[in-house]
Amino acid sequence: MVKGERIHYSHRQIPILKGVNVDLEYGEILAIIGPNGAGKSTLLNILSNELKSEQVDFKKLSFSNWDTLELSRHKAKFSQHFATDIPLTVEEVVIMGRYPYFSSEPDEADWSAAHAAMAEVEISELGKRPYNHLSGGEKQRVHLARVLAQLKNVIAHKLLLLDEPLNNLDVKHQHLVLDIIGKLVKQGNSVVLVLHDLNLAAQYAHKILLMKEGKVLSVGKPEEVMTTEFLSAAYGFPAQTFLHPETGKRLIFFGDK
Ligand SMILES: Nc1ncnc2c1ncn2[C@@H]1O[C@H](COP(=O)(O)OP(=O)(O)OP(=O)(O)O)[C@@H](O)[C@H]1O
Repeated sequence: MVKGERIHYSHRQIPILKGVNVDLEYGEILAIIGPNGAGKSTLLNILSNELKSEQVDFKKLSFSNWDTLELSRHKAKFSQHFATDIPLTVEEVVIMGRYPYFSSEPDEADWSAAHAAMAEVEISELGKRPYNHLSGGEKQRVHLARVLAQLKNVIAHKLLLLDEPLNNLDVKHQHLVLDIIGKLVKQGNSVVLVLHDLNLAAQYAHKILLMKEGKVLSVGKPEEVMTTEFLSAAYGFPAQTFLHPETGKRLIFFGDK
């Protein structure tokens, strides 16, 4: 679905990404992890075409060959840098996700997509409330509903990119969002997300890409990447890994005590 080969990116001649390879299949969740400043958000911006790179293909076509409107029906991105002050109601913010589908007014299908997305992230009852009155976690779910509404269409193999989507969310809503992602990929869509919570990454992602200083330190299945050696080296802090007694998935603990 998305293939990037030897992605390089510099800002004012300072290299940020130094030859990163990414290969995302249909129906796959890829979690990008790594310490602060490793280049995770920059890589996500390149994979979403917010930063331009000729080294990335989306569905076997360079982004520059895609029609912009068509592309916005195939992929959507959630970013942490959403506006905290928007003088609109919650449902008016969510309906923005339908801009690729209507020119003047949203129709019934647009509203039904928006309302379905709001129900998924459990904000239906907030629909008429002013967005500005919501808590941080509620605002975050409004924007998640907006990007989910954007991808409600009959196109096969859509791509959802999420930059730290679980920040501000309580445990239940973190798992709610990860379950929504799980359902999306079961339908053949793909998800790339930047996560700081390594245990959630190990629990839900099919593939992990561990970054350090603009390079890929390791990529593969959680059990291949989330080893004591790789994690300690990436984060510069002693890591211990265990296996969940029932699921066999990795559990990660930092510290040497
Ligand atoms: N627009 C920019 N101008 C200057 N430097 C930038 C810019 N964007 C990114 N960088 C630098 O590139 C490096 C990688 O940044 P990036 O945001 O991709 O890291 P990250 O892994 O997502 O970090 P974090 O976990 O802290 O969010 C950092 O050193 C950052 O300062």
